[in-house]
Amino acid sequence: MSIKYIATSKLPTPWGVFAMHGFEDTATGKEHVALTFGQLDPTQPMLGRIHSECLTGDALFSLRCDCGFQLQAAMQNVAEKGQGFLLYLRQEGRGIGLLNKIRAYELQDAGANTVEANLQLGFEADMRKYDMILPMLEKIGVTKVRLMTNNPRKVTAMQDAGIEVVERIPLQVGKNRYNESYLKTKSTELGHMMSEYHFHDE
Ligand SMILES: Nc1nc2c(ncn2[C@@H]2O[C@H](COP(=O)(O)OP(=O)(O)OP(=O)(O)O)[C@@H](O)[C@H]2O)c(=O)[nH]1
Ligand SMILES: [Zn+2]
Repeated sequence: MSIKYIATSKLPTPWGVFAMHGFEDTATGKEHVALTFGQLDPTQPMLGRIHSECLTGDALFSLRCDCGFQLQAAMQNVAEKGQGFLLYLRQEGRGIGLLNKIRAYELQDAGANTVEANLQLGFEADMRKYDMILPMLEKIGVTKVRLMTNNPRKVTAMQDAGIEVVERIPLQVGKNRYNESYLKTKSTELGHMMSEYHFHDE
């Protein structure tokens, strides 16, 4: 496996002090991060999230998607629980990278939806791989999870990696007028479970 653990430090946040564990994927050069909160017990199901990088949503306050809202809600939920984890995976733009995501946004500004834009650029709708999660979870001591996600592919990816998903917890936050059709496309074309959202033309 090409995932190499590098170092651990404290990460103070508005919700509490996390521990931040850095990993290097020596095959791709990608630098991934695992956050943990509290003392993790590998025998217990752990509240957590697998979060894919979204520079625009996570760091630049974009309202085009729900990523930043989900990131904050997940970190807050984990801190309130007193125990849990978040894997921050550097697979920007569902794996196509930042500049290609901006190309995809350009096509979306001209009328394509999020899936059509990827396809027009010659990519699959979702290019993410999840082979880094098992070594990362092994290192931080997680074997069973209560996973905060609306994405059934993440649940399958975890199960395929041998991690027991004891529960899927919906994470439906941040809907606004700029991301409503994006969220709807995720629900109708990418299979996301968005039951708590109601879309305008339904
Ligand atoms: N190609 C592309 N990627 C996007 C677009 N909008 C957001 N993304 C990326 O989609 C990914 C969303 O990842 P996550 O927050 O883990 O969410 P998810 O896989 O939809 O599943 P949840 O766990 O339900 O949030 C990030 O990598 C974003 O950069 C878009 O319009 N096009
Ligand atoms: Zn996003």
